Amino acid sequence: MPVRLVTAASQRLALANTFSPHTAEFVAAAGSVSSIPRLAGLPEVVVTGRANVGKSTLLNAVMKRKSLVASSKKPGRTKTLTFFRIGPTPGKVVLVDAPGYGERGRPEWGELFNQYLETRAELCRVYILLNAKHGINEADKVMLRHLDEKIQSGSRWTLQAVITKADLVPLHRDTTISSIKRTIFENAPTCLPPIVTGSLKSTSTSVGVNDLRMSVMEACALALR
Ligand SMILES: Nc1nc2c(ncn2[C@@H]2O[C@H](COP(=O)(O)OP(=O)(O)OP(=O)(O)O)[C@@H](O)[C@H]2O)c(=O)[nH]1
Ligand SMILES: [Mg+2]
Repeated sequence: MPVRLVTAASQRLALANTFSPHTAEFVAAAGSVSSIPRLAGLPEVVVTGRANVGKSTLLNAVMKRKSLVASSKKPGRTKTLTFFRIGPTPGKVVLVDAPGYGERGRPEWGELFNQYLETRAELCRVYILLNAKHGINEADKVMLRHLDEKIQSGSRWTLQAVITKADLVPLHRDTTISSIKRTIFENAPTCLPPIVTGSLKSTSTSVGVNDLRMSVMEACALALR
């Protein structure tokens, strides 16, 4: 069989194995740095973004689970760093949900997130989620610049943006997304190309979730193990 086909088939298998709903499990919720779990050095990724941007919903979609991660219509639902382990041994990966920042965030959540970024040796990538409908506000710009500065000064992890709720901007979708991308790169030139997601309430209509799964595999260097 040609090498390209073998590669594509192994990638599909690795994706299906890693993101199986049967292996996804809740590990711990940490409200302080001292309660962050030690997870034997498993590669880890974290989501951040304004409250209500869709962080928890996206993690459920990525793990092919409906409600493993608690989500809500009301902003401020996630109040801890919440750790989930996915995939079969030895290819396990850790996904981390985080409280939101901005108007509906709390200073102590911001401090916890920052301390986590500074200390977590296993962290491979930070995903910053930005709402397609609401666009990028000052709090987002501050966070983008903050993360970019950390990368420029030598962080262990990389940064990628995820534009969420693209289904809510059906008109002018392309111009809206192009404008958000421009603002992302103006504030965080080190940011990897944004992934666009939307319609996550239904698996049959959702977009961008597989792109995020592939990105997690690549970030954790699991692509073709
Ligand atoms: N239309 C649409 N709604 C979405 C999408 N993703 C999430 N939502 C909705 O957005 C709301 C907030 O989702 P959450 O996942 O709880 O958001 P969060 O960022 O985790 O919020 P906090 O934990 O409060 O910071 C929920 O009502 C979700 O159903 C999407 O792709 N499209
Ligand atoms: Mg949440």
